[in-house]
Amino acid sequence: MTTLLEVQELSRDFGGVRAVNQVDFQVREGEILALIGPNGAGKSTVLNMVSGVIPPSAGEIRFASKPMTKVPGYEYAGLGITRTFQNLQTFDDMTVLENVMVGMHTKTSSSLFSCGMNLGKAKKEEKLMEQKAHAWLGQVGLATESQRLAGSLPYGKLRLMEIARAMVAGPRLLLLDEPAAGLNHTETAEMSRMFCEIRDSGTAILLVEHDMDMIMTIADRIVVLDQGTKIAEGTPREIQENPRVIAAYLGTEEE
Ligand SMILES: Nc1ncnc2c1ncn2[C@@H]1O[C@H](COP(=O)(O)OP(=O)(O)OP(=O)(O)O)[C@@H](O)[C@H]1O
Repeated sequence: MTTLLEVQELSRDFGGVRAVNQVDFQVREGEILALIGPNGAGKSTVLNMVSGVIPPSAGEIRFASKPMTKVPGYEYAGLGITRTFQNLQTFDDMTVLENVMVGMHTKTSSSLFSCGMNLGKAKKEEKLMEQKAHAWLGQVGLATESQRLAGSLPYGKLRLMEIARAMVAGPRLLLLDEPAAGLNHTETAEMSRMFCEIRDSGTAILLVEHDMDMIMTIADRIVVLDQGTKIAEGTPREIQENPRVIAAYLGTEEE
């Protein structure tokens, strides 16, 4: 399988603290790669670097062979990387449909100037965006909620709305930071099914998650971090049987 994302010797310091230490891994086309580890292992920091939210202190990130560390964060969606956040990033006073359409602004070609010159084209693009947003709301099971204000939606549905917003730009790589946090068992199972469909339709996924049932069910491969360092990589079965991984998790439980 072709490598889509390649991370090499990636490090990040916060003041005197090394949060991520020389981490290597790859995400291949057509797979779900899970990044797991005890609290404070550096998972979100890796995701923030891979999505251009914060720069690395050292190391390389390549997406489809393109070096990414100097690419500004706002260009990532246009290049094919989108993400969801651990803490929901929603616009409560906008409708669900409008919230999803926010995910597409990098994909339209009509600049402010050309909008003024060619209103017809801008309107056509707006219509197309709306159709795509509706289609994704249908995919995540929110078709009937499109005109509701996001602020009135329950938590589980807001998580689904964020996934629709990340998918509407048509990414090649979707980054998910604890998407199942706060969801019940049924919602988590439904979300797992959706992630498999997304993967099968051609978008690779890098998933940070604490829900081990979800990870072990849907991940093709797993990378394990502990205190900023990669301690294991393998299939769900290999990871479950890895003594270093077991020790890292037991150590956390004993604290
Ligand atoms: N902005 C920041 N400033 C200072 N330290 C930070 C910052 N962000 C993260 N850290 C530190 O970096 C380390 C890794 O944090 P990170 O949030 O990446 O871990 P995590 O594996 O995602 O944890 P969790 O599973 O609890 O979300 C921690 O020691 C954390 O305190």
